[in-house]
Parts: sequence; structure tokens; C-alpha cells
Amino acid sequence: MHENIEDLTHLQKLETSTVLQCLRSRYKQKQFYTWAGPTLVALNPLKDVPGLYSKRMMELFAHESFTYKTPHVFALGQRTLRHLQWGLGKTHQAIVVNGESGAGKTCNALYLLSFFAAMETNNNEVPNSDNIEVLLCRSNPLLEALGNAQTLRNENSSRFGKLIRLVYIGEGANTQLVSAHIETYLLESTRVARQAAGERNFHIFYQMLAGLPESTKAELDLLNVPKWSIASERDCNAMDEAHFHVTVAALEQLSLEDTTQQLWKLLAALLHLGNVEFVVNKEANSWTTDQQNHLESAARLLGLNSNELFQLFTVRHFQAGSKSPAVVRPCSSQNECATRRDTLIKLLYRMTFDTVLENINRKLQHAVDSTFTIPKYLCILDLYGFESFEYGNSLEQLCINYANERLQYYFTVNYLKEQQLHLANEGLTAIKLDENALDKQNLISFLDGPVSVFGVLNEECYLNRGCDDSQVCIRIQSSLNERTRGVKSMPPSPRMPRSSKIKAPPVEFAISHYAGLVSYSTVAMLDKNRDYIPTEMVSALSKSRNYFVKLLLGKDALIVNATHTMNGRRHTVLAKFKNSLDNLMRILNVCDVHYIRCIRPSLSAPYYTTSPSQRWDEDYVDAQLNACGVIDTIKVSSFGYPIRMSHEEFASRYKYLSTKRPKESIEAIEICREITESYVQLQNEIRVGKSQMYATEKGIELAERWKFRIRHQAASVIQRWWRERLRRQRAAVTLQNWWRTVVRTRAVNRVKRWWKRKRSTAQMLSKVRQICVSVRIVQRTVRRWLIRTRAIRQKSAQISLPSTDSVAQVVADESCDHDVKLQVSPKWAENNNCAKLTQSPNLISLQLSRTNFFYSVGVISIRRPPTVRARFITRKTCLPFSFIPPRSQLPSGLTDAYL
Ligand SMILES: Nc1ncnc2c1ncn2[C@@H]1O[C@H](COP(=O)(O)OP(=O)(O)OP(=O)(O)O)[C@@H](O)[C@H]1O
Repeated sequence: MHENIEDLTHLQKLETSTVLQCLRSRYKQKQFYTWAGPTLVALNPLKDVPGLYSKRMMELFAHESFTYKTPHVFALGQRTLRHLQWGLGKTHQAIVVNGESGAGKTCNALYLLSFFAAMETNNNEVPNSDNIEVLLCRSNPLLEALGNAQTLRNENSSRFGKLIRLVYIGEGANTQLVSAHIETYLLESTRVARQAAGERNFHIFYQMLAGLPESTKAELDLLNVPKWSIASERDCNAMDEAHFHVTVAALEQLSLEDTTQQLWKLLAALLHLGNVEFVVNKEANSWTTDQQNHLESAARLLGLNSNELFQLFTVRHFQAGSKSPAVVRPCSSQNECATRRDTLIKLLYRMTFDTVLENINRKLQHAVDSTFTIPKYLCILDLYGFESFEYGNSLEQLCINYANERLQYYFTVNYLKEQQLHLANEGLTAIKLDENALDKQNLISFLDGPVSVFGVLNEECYLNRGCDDSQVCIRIQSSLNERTRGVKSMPPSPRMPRSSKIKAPPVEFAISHYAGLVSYSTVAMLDKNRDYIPTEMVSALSKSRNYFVKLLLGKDALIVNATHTMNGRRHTVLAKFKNSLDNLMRILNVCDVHYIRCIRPSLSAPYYTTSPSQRWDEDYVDAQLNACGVIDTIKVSSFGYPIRMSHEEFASRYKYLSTKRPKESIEAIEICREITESYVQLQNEIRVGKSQMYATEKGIELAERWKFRIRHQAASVIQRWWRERLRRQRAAVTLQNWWRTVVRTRAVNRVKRWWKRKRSTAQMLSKVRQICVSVRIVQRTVRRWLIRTRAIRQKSAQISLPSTDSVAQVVADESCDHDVKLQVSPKWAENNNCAKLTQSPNLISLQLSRTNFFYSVGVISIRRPPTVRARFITRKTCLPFSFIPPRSQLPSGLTDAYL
């Protein structure tokens, strides 16, 4: 029934049982993530799930439309990144990952980090080895080696809280990761000197013992030692050697090679120090040791004198005032010596951890020019989860549970209560909250107020009046009972049951945390809180010949000075922790906080062996859901509006959704109303408040999707219009080209025709010219022939020339032309001199108008040019010839006659 519900707020019945049922069925189906409103519930698969965090998944979730639907750690990452990029809600964003130890906080925080790194690499295309995201991922194995350890609950438990602050600049898609900073909280440094049964020291010791080459081990005197009391070599596992190489590679990649050798030296010194035991010399009223070789080695590695080092552990220095001389006394017990030795071990380890972290931060830090760009922060907080052991909860658990209490309170008050009040003020549906949840506020003041657990512990440390553990316990119990009196929802802290037979003084007090009742032991609590570092220890270290030790101390000396109260007293561990948490809360206050609640399905199920259904422990999960406040979150989130923005911002962002044309005079709130009213689906998701807009994630998702669609459509219209315009332009150009071609073709044809005409006239003229030449040649030839012939005749034959009259007569007879007849009378001819005697005596030619007469040797020829036009036919051969019609077609008047 609840199998496919991806958001617990959509459950019909909002009860713990239905929530559990839904989560269990999803876990069986290997659906490890579920939304609880804006919060992500992450169930620990307890083993690697193929493909769940692959590159392909990252690409899928980087796509916008996936963000709301599918619950996944990448979906939350993408949502947070979008809030940061597009300025939805507050400028800065934070993701709080919490849950109990082994629930999967570190894994989820790392997956988030790798997702943000992948998003950056996508933006930059070519990943550069100096890029922040690359450096961040490289620094992780080093921090894990120094700060993680195997506990009863988790093989790789982070023994420090971590706030990774990613610094971005730019807007929208141009937002870019430019810098980062890692801040740590409460490193469990007691672990370095002592560990609970079945647990291990920090990984780095085992990695070093398994992975260091023999030559280096010999240099550090680490060979042939049967047992290391702070980190037994027998506890080394198969993976330590491989992890050693990863750690060394991380140190190299972060360019911390100089630190590497010093780091091995210092850690080896700590191993040797741990082996130093103390034996009392009653006669001399002093202390000696059987492990002189370890003491010598430690002193050599730390650059100290071995005697001076031993004195630090066995001799106390007292100083009544700043001017009075110090009084020197040997330590009263073996325990005291061991405590002083452990103090040095813890101090050196803590300083090493801080120095490595500082080096990493220096690498990650890039100067951001905030004059032009406002840096935006994306913080990932991976803080230890709520802890409660059956026995021996001490100062560490008190701090851890206090931090969780404050985070939960922040969520309850700053998120739930603030929402309730705010929405009521805005005239929107008010949220009904469980009043008990709000009363948790009182518990914080029970823990850190003036009359409180912290108050008593700090006061005893400052007064230093030699209060024993049970007296401290009684004081705490009475202060708690006094404070809880009259507060109904807060049951008085129960006294731990005492055995009726043994009337032992009380050393345990209990606090009813939001996640359950936890009993704390006051044994050694004051010492832990005091965290006393003898001044002679600091001054001895400052004289060390090892520059690395001096370097570490130089930093810590500053911290020591800075952590003194106004009265000149050193800050206690609790006071320092409270301060750092106050800072953390200040950071969270300026951020939009997103939550990942990690749930471990079973405490006892062995890894890799059981099926998902076997790994499910209903009571255990139920306790964690309550401890994380998931049920409260679901109730509030089902009618909460986590995203807020001003009317102006909303109107300018989503004005595209408005169906009316924008007018300048219209107010932003009116546009907002118009938008929310015109979309039915938005009415319950986005509300118009009196001072600002309220929206759910879903509402913004819908609005963004519609805005995107509208803009897409508008872009399509513009593109279509533009393409149409381009097409028209191209068509106009085509038409113009065609018309110009037509005009040019016509012009060319005209010129061609003109040229053709011109050429044919020229040809005709040349033909006429040729004809004329031919005619002249013929004439000349004929004339010559006539002259020659006449000459021959005159010479050889005795032929008398006919008289001019007879010729004229013949002409007149032969001629049909009356004019000619008239004209050609002998007299007329002679008178008009038209009959000429050529040079040849045998040739007479007579020229009349339009008619030529030739007479020679008895033959008379009358030639009259035809009245018709001569036709000339030209062929391609260009050989002109005149068309001479047959005689029958000759015009009358043209004859050849023989005399
Ligand atoms: N998403 C996951 N996929 C696969 N295995 C996981 C996942 N989350 C957690 N685990 C497994 O659970 C173990 C514990 O997870 P993790 O170290 O993240 O817990 P934690 O809450 O950080 O614990 P602690 O507070 O002690 O550091 C991991 O070593 C891993 O084997």
C-alpha cells in the first residue's frame, strides 16, 4: 500500500507505524532514499550498491526535472545547488547530515561532495589538479586516516565533527566554486592514549605500522617491539597497508611531502611514549621506568632530553602566584604519571591533526575578491550522531549529545516554531506543533545555562577545590532537579538505581534527551573538562630541537593564550565546545538549512551477509526516527512553506506566468496574486503572504517548469519569426536576382540584335563593294577586249564603220522606248554628243538615259539596267553571288542583238 510513496508527507495516515511500514517496504526494494518533505531520509544499505552513485546517476540528477521526484542524495545536492545559484531563499545554503554512529553520515557527505565536484568539473570541462573540488576529494583520505577509527559500531567511525564550507561566486549557471574551508569539532583525542575494548586507535597508527618500509621503521626504532600499548600491531587489518599508500599519495598530492617524514617521526614518538610505564622508587621517593629504550627513542624523535622528558611525567610544578618561585613535587601515584604522559600524547596528536588540517585549508583557500562578487557559502555539516552507551557515557558523549540537542532545537525552534508564528502573522494556515517539542528548549538551558550541568562542571574546574566524582554528581543532580521542578513536560532527572547492599556514592546522573534517556558517569569528568596542560610541559616542548614540534607548539601557544577567560583562567573543554557550537549556529542562522537524516536499519546485522529484510530492526529504526525528529519533520513539512521570497523577487522571476500584459503601475503583490490564482495547481503550493511569498519545493518546481516551458515557447516563436524574416529576405534577394537577370538578358539580346544587324549591313556593303569591283574588272576587261578587237579589225579587215545615222536608226528600230527613238536621231546624237567614238575605231558606244548602246564589229548591244532591285543572297560561305534571272524573266527593253 505504501510501497511506492517517495515522500512520507504523502502518507494518508501520518503515524510512526505507517512511516515505518513505508520505509521497510522501500528498504526491501532497495530504495534507500525517501523524502520527508524537504528532508531526505537515508537508509544505510550497509554495503555498496552498484550504480547507486555512478557518474551516470550524477548526470541524471544534474538534470533539473529530476530534483523533485526521485529521492536521492544527489537530488538534494542538486536542489541545494540550484537554491544557491538562483538565489532561492537565503543567500547561503547548508546541508546538515545527522544520524547515529554508523548510520551513513560520512558516506552521504562524501557522495554530496563528489556530486558538487562533478558539477564543477562539468562546468570547467577539463579538471585541473589545482581545482578546489579535486583538492577537496584528495584531502579526504588524509583526514580519515588521522580522524577516523574503528569502534564497536562502525569500522570507519569519524571521531570528529566536520563542517566543509564551499565558497562560490557568480550567478545562475555561471556560479563557480572558488574556495573551500574545513572546520572540525571536538576531535576525540582521548582515543589516542586509550581505547575501549574491541575498538582501535586512529587508523594512521595501523597504516604506519603496516605500510612503512623496514628502513624507515629502523630509523624510527619501530622494529622488534613486541607490543605497542596504544596501538597494537596485532589489530592491523588487511586493508591498512593499502590505505597507507592512499594516505601517502594524498600527502604528496597536497604537496605536504615535508610534513610526511615529520608526521611518521611524531607518531612513532607517540607510540614509544605510550609504552613508557612508571615504577616507584620508594627509597629515593622518585619514579623510574623499565622502558628506558622507549623513553630514549621518544626523546630522540621529539628532539628532547630523555631525563627532562621523564621529569615532565613524574614531577609536578606548583606556583602560588606569578612572582613566587615554583615548588617541585614528585607525582603521588602511578596514575598521575600516566595521566601526565597521556596529556602529552593527546596534546601532540591534537596539534598534529590541527597542523595537517591547517595545511589542507591553506591549499583549499583561494583569495576571493569580495569587492566585485559576493561569495556564497554551501556548507556540509557532518556532525557525530546521538550517542548513548549502556555504561561509561562520559564528557565526550555529553558534548556530542549536547551538539545534537542544539541542532534538533535549532530545527524545532528555528524551523518549526518560526514557521508556525510566521505563517500565522502572514494570515496563512498556522501549523499546530507538539508543545513538548518546543519545551526541549529548556533542556538546552539545563545543559549550558548558568545553573546547569556545564555550569557545575566548569565551576568545579575553575575553583579547583578538589571535589571528587560523586560530589560533582550530586551537585549536578540537585541542579537538574531544581531546574526541572515545575516544568511538566520535563521529568526530573531520575537518580540511577543504587544497589541496596552496597551504599556506593553516586557517580552517575541522567538526562532525558529528545532522543532518549542517557546516563552519564562523572568519573574523571572534571579532569577531562579541565584538559590541564602543565606549563612546564609547554616550555619543555618549546625548547625541542625538532623544528616540527616547535612549529606545532607555536600554534598551540597562541591557542592556549586565546582560550583564557577574562579572569585569566583557561577555558574548559565544555566552554570551548559551547563557543564553537555558538559559531556553528551563527553560520546556520544565515543559511537555508537542508537535512539528511541517516538511519541505520540494524545495529547487530553483520555486513554483507544478511538480506535487506533480515537487516531491518523495527524498534531500532523507530528509536532513530524519533531521535532525528523525522516524524515532527513530516508533520510540519506537510503544511510548511520552506521557500520564501519577496513579492518583487517572485514577480520578477515568474512574471512570464502572468496571463495579463505587464503594466508599470501594477504592484508586485498583485502580479503574485494573479499568478497564483490563474494556476490551480499552484494555489496550495505557493501562498501570497502580507510581507512575502511562501512556497513549497513542489510549488517552486512547478513554477520553474512552467516558466521554462513559457520561455521555451516564446523562444520558439521568436526563432520562427526570425527564420520567417530570413526566408523572406532570401526570397526577396532571389526575386531581385531573377529580375536583374531578366533585365540584363533583354539588354544583351538587344545589343546582340543590333550587332547582328550591323554585321549583316557590313556584309552586304562588302558584297556590294565586291560586286562593284567585279563589275569594274569586267568592264575593264571588256573594254580592253573591245579595244584590242577593234584594233585588230581596223588593221586587218576592210570594214567601214556604219554611219552614225545608221546606228541611230538601228537603235531606234530596236528600241521599244519611244523616248529613245525620239532621242536617238543622228542629229540629236551628234549634237548632244551622246554617241561617242571610243578610242577603238571599231567600237561605238552610245549613252542614253538608263540605256547603254554598244556597237562593235557589227554587233550592237543594248543594255538597260533592270528596274527591279537586285537581290543578293548570302550564304554562310560568304561567297556572294548575284542572282541573275533567266532571260525569259528579264524585263522588257533588255535584249542582246546581233547585227
Ligand atoms: N550509502 C551507502 N552505501 C553503501 N554503504 C554505506 C552507505 N552508507 C553507509 N554505508 C556503510 O555503513 C558504514 C558506516 O557509514 P558511515 O561511516 O558513513 O557512518 P557514520 O554515520 O559517518 O558513522 P560515524 O558517526 O561513526 O562516523 C560504512 O562504512 C559503509 O560500509
